[in-house]
Amino acid sequence: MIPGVLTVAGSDSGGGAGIQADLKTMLALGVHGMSVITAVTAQNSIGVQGAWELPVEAVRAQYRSVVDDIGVRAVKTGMLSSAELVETVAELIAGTDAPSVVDPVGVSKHGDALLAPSALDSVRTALLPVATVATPNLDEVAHLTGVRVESEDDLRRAAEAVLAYGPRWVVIKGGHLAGDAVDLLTDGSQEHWLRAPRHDNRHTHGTGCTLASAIASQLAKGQTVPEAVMAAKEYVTGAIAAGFALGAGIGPVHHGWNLG
Ligand SMILES: Nc1ncnc2c1ncn2[C@@H]1O[C@H](COP(=O)(O)OP(=O)(O)O)[C@@H](O)[C@H]1O
Ligand SMILES: Cc1ncc(COP(=O)(O)O)c(N)n1
Repeated sequence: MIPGVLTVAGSDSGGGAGIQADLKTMLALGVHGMSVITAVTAQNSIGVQGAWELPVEAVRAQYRSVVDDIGVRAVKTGMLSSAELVETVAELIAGTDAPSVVDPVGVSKHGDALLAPSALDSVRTALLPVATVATPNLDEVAHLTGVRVESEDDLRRAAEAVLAYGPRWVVIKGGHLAGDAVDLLTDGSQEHWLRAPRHDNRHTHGTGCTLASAIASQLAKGQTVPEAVMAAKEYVTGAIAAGFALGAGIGPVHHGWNLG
């Protein structure tokens, strides 16, 4: 049976990040992707030109339609836009018997806001506590915990600060540091350092969405969290290496790089 995976995220009209990146990743990793759209963005390689949230009832209804009939083996969250949506999604996840991967999306690669500043507290107190795996990047770590990561040595302190909010595991993504692309996965007792060569490639639109969806896909196939994160890191590294120019700005990673 092909396992079902649900993404709860925003739509990226340019197809590089958000729901579109998530569903492409799921196809490439052999699971059945399903979606709950939280917001629609007018977005391309240059920036986010507009964003519109969906009503809470629309998010709730999409989630119930999928989970109650089809069922899910893993859930991934991305852009949640507002405090109200963050709290709604946290409550829905808490009532679902499946692992969850929470990517606490704050801003796009172009620097455009995808989460209201007033929603940060709900991410800390409602969403992170129900996450099986949280995957913040360094900007998100700074906003959520106040810890500023300037080198690999700071990653452990950042992980501890995020774990204090209650996710079972955290992946601190060091993608924005110089040097190798190093991420730290830990549950507070085990540590796994994920190191990949940095690809000198500006086409990194959607890397975070892709990593989180890949983790959810591998969990749905029955892997443990460390196995899933290692496989996901390999997949995103390949996708970045094959990233390509599209539009005048930051192009997308290549989600189908592993399909031949
Ligand atoms: N230039 C790069 N070369 C190789 N891996 C990268 C590069 N940039 C980011 N990564 C990796 O991509 C994944 C997503 O990280 P990041 O880009 O920091 O996330 P986000 O999209 O949330 O900002 C991480 O595993 C990170 O190490
Ligand atoms: C709808 C949506 N969700 C998430 C991201 C973050 O992706 P990135 O950090 O790679 O721009 C995005 N740009 N758009």
